[in-house]
Amino acid sequence: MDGARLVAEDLDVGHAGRPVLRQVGLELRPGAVTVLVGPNGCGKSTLLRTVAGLLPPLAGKISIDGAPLASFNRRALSQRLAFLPQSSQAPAGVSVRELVRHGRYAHRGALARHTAEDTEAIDWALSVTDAEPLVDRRLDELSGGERQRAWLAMVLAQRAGVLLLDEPTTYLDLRHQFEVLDVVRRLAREHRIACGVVIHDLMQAAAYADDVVVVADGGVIAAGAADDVLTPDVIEQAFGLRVNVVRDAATGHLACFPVRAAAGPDAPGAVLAKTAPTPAEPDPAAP
Ligand SMILES: Nc1ncnc2c1ncn2[C@@H]1O[C@H](COP(=O)(O)OP(=O)(O)OP(=O)(O)O)[C@@H](O)[C@H]1O
Repeated sequence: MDGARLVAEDLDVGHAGRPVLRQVGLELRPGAVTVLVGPNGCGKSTLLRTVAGLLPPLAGKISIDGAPLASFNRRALSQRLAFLPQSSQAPAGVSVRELVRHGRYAHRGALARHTAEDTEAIDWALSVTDAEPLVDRRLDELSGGERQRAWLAMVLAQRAGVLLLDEPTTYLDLRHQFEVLDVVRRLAREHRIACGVVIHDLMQAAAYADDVVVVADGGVIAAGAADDVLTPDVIEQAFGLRVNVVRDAATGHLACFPVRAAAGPDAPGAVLAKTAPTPAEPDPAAP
């Protein structure tokens, strides 16, 4: 498995000719985790689907290791790039084993005999996603989190140099959220894969990203290291919410919290004041 570099330049993306994002520059580096963050509906999925070759760009260039995306046929592209969308559908009755085997079709085609390399890739994908106990279960009888891990195993079995994941932690409990993000980081570090991941949780983004890309207002409004990008001003511009950004003393990671409202309950940052009232002063007379 060799990492690849995906570059998008001057990219306009959108639907039915109507742009959602304009003039996007994006680089997914081999060995790095790039996290895309931004408010609902800002265009993160549209961007990911476009660089995955599933939506035609409205303008601009996309390349993998210098070769234009358009020069790859579907099979050649899926050997280089694996994409896990926000929600995926599989035929009824498909087992997890069958689903994960699909990840190898990029290399062998649907009818070719499986090789030892295929078996090794499938076993590895099931193992790193903690999906081995699920192999004989039907996908449609799994919980949301179990199903998500099975889909993740399928795209990992593809063993592509670019991995695009659209909200891969959705449905997962806390432990599996961090395990999936650990896997993503390990794929980048150990296998030099270029990982592009959409995450809503800014703290997870800060903890796992080598590069953070903030999408808002019809474009990329900031990109770079989390420390430089996840500032109160950028977060307020993107999400319309004033936050304090602090560094967790134990982990060194960034965390952000809404600023308490000074100007009434409808002001940005009022959420915390509404949901977490100041604790009452302790009663010195209480036992
Ligand atoms: N198939 C489609 N046809 C037309 N418009 C679409 C289509 N899919 C998405 N859109 C629109 O494009 C815009 C961007 O949507 P997109 O799904 O890319 O946002 P997002 O940042 O991924 O959102 P979320 O965080 O809610 O998943 C939205 O206004 C959405 O309504």
